Amino acid sequence: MPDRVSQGLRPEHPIARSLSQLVSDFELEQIGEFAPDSVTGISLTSKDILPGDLYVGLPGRNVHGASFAAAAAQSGAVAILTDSVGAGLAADSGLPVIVTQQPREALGAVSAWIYRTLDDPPTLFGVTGTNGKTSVTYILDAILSQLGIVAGFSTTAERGIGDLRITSTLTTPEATEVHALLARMREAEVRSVIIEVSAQALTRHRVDGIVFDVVGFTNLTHDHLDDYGRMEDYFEAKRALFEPDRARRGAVLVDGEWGSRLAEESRIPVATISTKPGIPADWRMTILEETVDFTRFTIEGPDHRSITTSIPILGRFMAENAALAIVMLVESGYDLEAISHVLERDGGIDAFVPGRAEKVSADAGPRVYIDYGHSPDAFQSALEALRRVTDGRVIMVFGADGDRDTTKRVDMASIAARLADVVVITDYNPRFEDPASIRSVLLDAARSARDDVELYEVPDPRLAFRKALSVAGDGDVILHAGPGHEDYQEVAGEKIPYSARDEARLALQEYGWL
Ligand SMILES: CC(=O)N[C@H]1[C@@H](OP(=O)(O)OP(=O)(O)OC[C@H]2O[C@@H](n3ccc(=O)[nH]c3=O)[C@H](O)[C@@H]2O)O[C@H](CO)[C@@H](O)[C@@H]1O[C@H](C)C(=O)N[C@@H](C)C(=O)N[C@H](CCC(=O)O)C(=O)O
Ligand SMILES: Nc1ncnc2c1ncn2[C@@H]1O[C@H](COP(=O)(O)OP(=O)(O)OP(=O)(O)O)[C@@H](O)[C@H]1O
Repeated sequence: MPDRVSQGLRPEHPIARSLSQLVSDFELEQIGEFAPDSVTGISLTSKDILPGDLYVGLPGRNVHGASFAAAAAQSGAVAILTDSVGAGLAADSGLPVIVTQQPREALGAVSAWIYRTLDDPPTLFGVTGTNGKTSVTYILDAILSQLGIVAGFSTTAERGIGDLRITSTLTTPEATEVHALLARMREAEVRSVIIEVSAQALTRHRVDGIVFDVVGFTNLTHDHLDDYGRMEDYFEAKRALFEPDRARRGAVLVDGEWGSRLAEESRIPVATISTKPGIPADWRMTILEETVDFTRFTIEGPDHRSITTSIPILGRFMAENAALAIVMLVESGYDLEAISHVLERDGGIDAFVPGRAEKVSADAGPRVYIDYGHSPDAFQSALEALRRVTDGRVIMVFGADGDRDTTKRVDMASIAARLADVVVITDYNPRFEDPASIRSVLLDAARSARDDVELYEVPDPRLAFRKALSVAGDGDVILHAGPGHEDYQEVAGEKIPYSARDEARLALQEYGWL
């Protein structure tokens, strides 16, 4: 069982650097004297300050971070880095102020400087795309471990170093945390690091100061249009990862139009992968066998070099993710033969991806999967995969995120109604929205997509899952989409403890199926 820690991962033995040197190297403005003239860490959240930190006061959507300068000083901050508005707000805090007009833009380089993460960096992998980032990251981590490499990673679910795990809040941490994590990984002698990179991370400078050795792209489908407005802008945000200042080489799944465009427009060399006949690519992935327990596939690349292996997770989309991971490893310099050898030795890829098509049932009763799918494409991939390996009925339980891209709800519900036999609509993370109105949009869309769909509305997800169980029998399958690995439900600003995985197990026990 991995060790767990509750706080952000920071270097345990930070090496102090001089604040005056920082000001001079970055040509910044200094107000007040540094006492001491040293810094050991950096944070942009006053609540996370450790003694010796530089506190970064960023202007936010709700508040200017510099308003918390006095609190940061009390926690042991040695100075504040902020803009000119922040300098005014921090004037009475007692902290010396370092001024830059664009503190967010400076964050990556300054964090890298403080933690010295540009000195002798590990092999860095970055993964982006709408769906599959977390899965590819865990698969890369698994294969690296099979190759005998201790890797570190950062995903929506967890940050990890060897057996150490910390639960994530953001998909991609802020630059201050990314560089602290890299510094901590260096202490653990990690030589390969995989970072899941969201579009928001690129737009908000969270991975600045990093040049990835290899970046991978899974797909681009409808999501996050609340942030980006149009698919074109969402694509542009992701494309930024495939620029020479951010990455050296890339691997791109080109089955979809956005992947093909990315490969064409990328200004770094990219290896392309396709799973569909007729689409030209450097690597071709073919599914050999799809079962409830594993997917077996082969990928063939340049010079007819190939690898045949399997992943112990249902769904051809997981084999696509695995193909991308393997090509990323090859692009980083690993020999395909060496990868093939360890995978053959171990009987396939030894990956567990928490909350992604995760089976929680045993042999008796319906098969139950907990999944993090919360977009139309994710719903479609998971439902199609289940249909291919199920003789019985497919029952789906899901809700939609509140305060997030509302335009995807109708498509999500339509796909569920068309591809599942029974649909149970419930609450996911309503946040500050009225949960009943979210459900009502989903119910209407499901009915319009298929008027004879067996449809239920059960607000409480615990009861919704039990409703699904009550109509399920042997040979049927239940997909609970949305919560995946999460252990809370977000309602009106509160995070209420709720684990779909634990609840499903409890309910299966009540029914005598576990
Ligand atoms: C829209 C957005 O990206 N918001 C991020 C932003 O918040 P904000 O600008 O609203 O911050 P604010 O509340 O006004 O506070 C301003 C500053 O004061 C600081 N502060 C605030 C209060 C306090 O007591 N002390 C303190 O120091 C804050 O840390 C912040 O630096 O800065 C915060 C601090 O880093 C982030 O936590 C927050 O991410 C929020 C939680 C978020 O949900 N972001 C989403 C959109 C996101 O980034 N998602 C992507 C993609 C996920 C996916 O693929 O599905 C991700 O990478 O996670
Ligand atoms: N290659 C893929 N194509 C389509 N759907 C996928 C793919 N991989 C995973 N999915 C679906 O998307 C869901 C999310 O997968 P995963 O967490 O790996 O993606 P992600 O890009 O990290 O998303 P997030 O940033 O929201 O965590 C899965 O639970 C599954 O339903």
